[in-house]
Amino acid sequence: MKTIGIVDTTFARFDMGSAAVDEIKQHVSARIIRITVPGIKDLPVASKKLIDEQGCEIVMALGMPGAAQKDKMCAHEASTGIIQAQLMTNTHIIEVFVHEDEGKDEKELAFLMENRAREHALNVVDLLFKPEKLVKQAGTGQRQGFEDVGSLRG
Ligand SMILES: Cc1nc2c(=O)[nH]c(=O)nc-2n(C[C@H](O)[C@H](O)[C@H](O)CO)c1C
Repeated sequence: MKTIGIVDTTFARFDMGSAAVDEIKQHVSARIIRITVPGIKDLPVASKKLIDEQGCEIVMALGMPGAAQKDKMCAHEASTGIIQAQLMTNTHIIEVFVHEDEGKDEKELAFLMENRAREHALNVVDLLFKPEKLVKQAGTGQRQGFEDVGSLRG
């Protein structure tokens, strides 16, 4: 059975990890290992440990960068770490960040956090089980959370 890692944060204002786990379970049978860390800068090592020590074949790293400038800096550092962890392990770590200022209000932010987590969970399922499905979607303007924008070729 394939193993999927889920890492999320306590800093986030919506339980993105549960949304991702629920979505995966609705589509495939896989072993899911979930951990939660304080904030986004803790995601890279947590993801790497899931791969190196727990045998995860793909990981979702979910978090919410805050709206302040220091949070945006923190998000950039976390992203860099996540990319480094992917290269060190030769394994996909799908970064699922929703910036707190992406939603115009709390309702839209919660909607976005849930939907982006769920839609990226489907990407993870496809990457692991049916990568040819993503090839069919190449260039189609997919977006996770808000509406897809579509292909320039209609
Ligand atoms: C400034 C800051 N901003 C965020 C953020 O926007 N989102 C988030 O999830 N975590 C933030 N953190 C916490 C760090 O990511 C981390 O948890 C601590 O520095 C402990 O390693 C910090 C320190």
